[in-house]
Amino acid sequence: MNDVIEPVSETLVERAKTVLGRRNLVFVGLMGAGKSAIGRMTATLLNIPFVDSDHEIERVSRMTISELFAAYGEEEFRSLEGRVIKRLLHSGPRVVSTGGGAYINERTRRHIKKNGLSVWLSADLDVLWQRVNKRDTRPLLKTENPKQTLENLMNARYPVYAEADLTVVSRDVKKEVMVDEVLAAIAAMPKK
Ligand SMILES: Nc1ncnc2c1ncn2[C@@H]1O[C@H](COP(=O)(O)OP(=O)(O)OP(=O)(O)O)[C@@H](O)[C@H]1O
Ligand SMILES: O=C(O)C1=C[C@@H](O)[C@@H](O)[C@H](O)C1
Ligand SMILES: [Mg+2]
Repeated sequence: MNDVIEPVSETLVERAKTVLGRRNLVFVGLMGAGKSAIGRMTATLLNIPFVDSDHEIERVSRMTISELFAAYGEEEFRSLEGRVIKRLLHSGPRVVSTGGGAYINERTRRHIKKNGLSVWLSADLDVLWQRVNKRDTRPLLKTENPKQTLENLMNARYPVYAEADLTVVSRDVKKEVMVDEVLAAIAAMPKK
């Protein structure tokens, strides 16, 4: 037998870094899932540059996401989002937290599949709702019944997010616990 024995000194972070190699780590999931918060903390631990695609879009366009939706509509926004994410992935490795709809767009999803290891932060409706109803910065939720809209988005999008390489269930535990679970999920993958 030629078993490979892991050195016991290898920490979770080191193991996750080894598995990730030079790949980008890409967080996907619905609004409020924690992509920005958990992505940033994970990047710090992995010592990899972090970028949030919504922030990057706002930086390059000098407009807010709401302004972009209002001025150009969702389709144009998706096209800009796709171009920004493609550029970020090609200039990595980075940890990229994507906007909630990015992975749903077929072209953007293709770029992510080709250039990154993706983690879907899945969450149930109540967790998401508790988090997103505090702010009104999300244009897609400016409807008569935003909770119902969020549920409709869940139903439409969850089968697509499920194509991500890894799924971690986001819930109301300490953010550190979530980061630990993300690292453990990466560390448990076969090295590429
Ligand atoms: N595990 C957690 N426990 C408690 N609060 C959390 C947790 N993860 C994230 N949050 C909080 O939930 C809110 C939404 O999180 P975040 O902005 O990271 O979501 P997002 O997935 O990036 O959403 P969007 O797609 O709208 O950008 C933030 O206020 C964040 O601090
Ligand atoms: O879920 C979505 O489609 C969106 C999520 C946000 O991150 C922003 O990218 C924008 O509000 C659209
Ligand atoms: Mg975010």
